[in-house]
Amino acid sequence: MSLVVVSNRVARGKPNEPMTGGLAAALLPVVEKTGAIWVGSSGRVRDGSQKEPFAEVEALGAGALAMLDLPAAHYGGYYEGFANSALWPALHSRADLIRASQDDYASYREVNAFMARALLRFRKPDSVFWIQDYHFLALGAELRDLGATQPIGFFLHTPWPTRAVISGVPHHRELIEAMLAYDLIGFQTDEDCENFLSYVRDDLELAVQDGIITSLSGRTRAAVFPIGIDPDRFAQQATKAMTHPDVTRLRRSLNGEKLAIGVDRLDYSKGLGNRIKAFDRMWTLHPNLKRTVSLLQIATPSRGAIEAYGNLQSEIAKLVTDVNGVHGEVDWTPIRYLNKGFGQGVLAGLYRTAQVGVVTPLQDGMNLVAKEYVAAQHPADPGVLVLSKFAGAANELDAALLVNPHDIDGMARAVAAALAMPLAERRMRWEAMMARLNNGTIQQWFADFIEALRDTRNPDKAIMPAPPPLWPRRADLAARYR
Ligand SMILES: O=P(O)(O)OC[C@H]1O[C@H](O[C@H]2O[C@H](CO)[C@@H](O)[C@H](O)[C@H]2O)[C@H](O)[C@@H](O)[C@@H]1O
Ligand SMILES: O=c1ccn([C@@H]2O[C@H](COP(=O)(O)OP(=O)(O)O)[C@@H](O)[C@H]2O)c(=O)[nH]1
Repeated sequence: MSLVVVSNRVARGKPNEPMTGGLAAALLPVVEKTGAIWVGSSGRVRDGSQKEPFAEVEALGAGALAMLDLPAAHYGGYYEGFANSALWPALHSRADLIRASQDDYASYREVNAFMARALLRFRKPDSVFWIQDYHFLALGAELRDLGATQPIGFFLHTPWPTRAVISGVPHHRELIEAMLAYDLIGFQTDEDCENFLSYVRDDLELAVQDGIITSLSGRTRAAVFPIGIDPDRFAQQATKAMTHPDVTRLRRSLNGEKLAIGVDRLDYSKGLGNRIKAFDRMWTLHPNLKRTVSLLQIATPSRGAIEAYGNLQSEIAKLVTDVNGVHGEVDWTPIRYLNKGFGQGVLAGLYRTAQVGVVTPLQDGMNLVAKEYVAAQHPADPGVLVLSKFAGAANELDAALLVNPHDIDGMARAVAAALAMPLAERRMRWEAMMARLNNGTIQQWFADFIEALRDTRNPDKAIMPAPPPLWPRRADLAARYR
């Protein structure tokens, strides 16, 4: 079997570079080991005159990485537009932030169709396709239109919201019907899977039994595959990182003071505003914790061309300045706020240095930072994870201090409790969480999904009997979706 993995964001095999998001971070080590070919966006665009999609292909461990230049006329409407201004807010239950135009939708469909044509180049008779995330909800259907009869799986890295919220996305029905071209659809949590199935049952009025949906496209199985990390690798990286200059400088600067750490993309789903307000509240309620604990918040810039993200960047920067202005002293800065990324080799050492990991998203598909923080702790003196109950990770890491990210006082109390927690309790909670991480590694996630995809394959998915010639000229999709 030859595996073709597809995602918008890909990662080059450079361990010392910061990762942009958990999807790329998670897939990199498994693609390197399994010998899959990983196809995604190069981040560059090209005009429409190209006869064939242009891909730069390079080796990636035992596998390969193919980075495609996406069509210039459609990239913005696809990535910043429909994917991240309509789907992303809806998937994170922020219907108020949905912005979508017909042109954006047409561009999204164009890029899905373009990716399908490009994938034919990497297809072999024994290929299996595994499509990642909300950027490509319709890619399976486009592949079927081009005659692909191979098994096609799809994994959603984000949450899936309730029927009412997803119905706020223009063309939701058409998109969800297109998803039924997949043989297997994977979700992070039971709740995501159940929300999806309830739309399929109640809005599409399709039969669902034991997670199997029967439609005109054949059978599609929906199931849960919580994504994991490689805990051993993080533990090793953490030990090694303690002598890294960034980590030793941080430790020296703390002067015995305790540290809490947050590591997030600057995204409204991550709950950064409430987190900073919770620290403000904690220092107000417990002035003895001033100079005793500070917060290191790494907030890596993300999707800055989108208005909601630009606004967030200014809002969080102002909040940090206000809190530092109120609680800071000539020789003490309460919040160290960094708008840059670190390689995971350094990040692991920063996690280990911090006595508290604060992961408080309002909604999050999984949140790998939560898992990485736990894996990076020293077994003899582990830190405490304060985790939002709305992160997918909370299902497995229920031995963390679970918080409601809308309850600022509650979060302030949880951080104070984490700082005061006795060693015996810290170790007990950490061991329970490590057992869950070791049970659901990234390697296991990958293997489980592929095995389920093989098992769920049904031959009635082929829509066209024979594959068309490579790079067929298609009808003008933009016109089709207007
Ligand atoms: O590619 P970007 O637009 O820069 O965004 C980064 C990634 O963000 C999202 O990550 C998700 O995947 C993680 C791993 O499963 C999960 O832990 C997290 O909760 C999700 O938010 C997005 O889904 C990816 O497609 C992006 O690449
Ligand atoms: O400076 C940074 C910040 C984050 N990350 C990585 O980015 C990923 C973030 O994934 P998560 O699931 O927490 O959130 P996402 O950004 O995907 O929504 C994690 O693997 C982090 O180790 C990184 O390599 N360097």
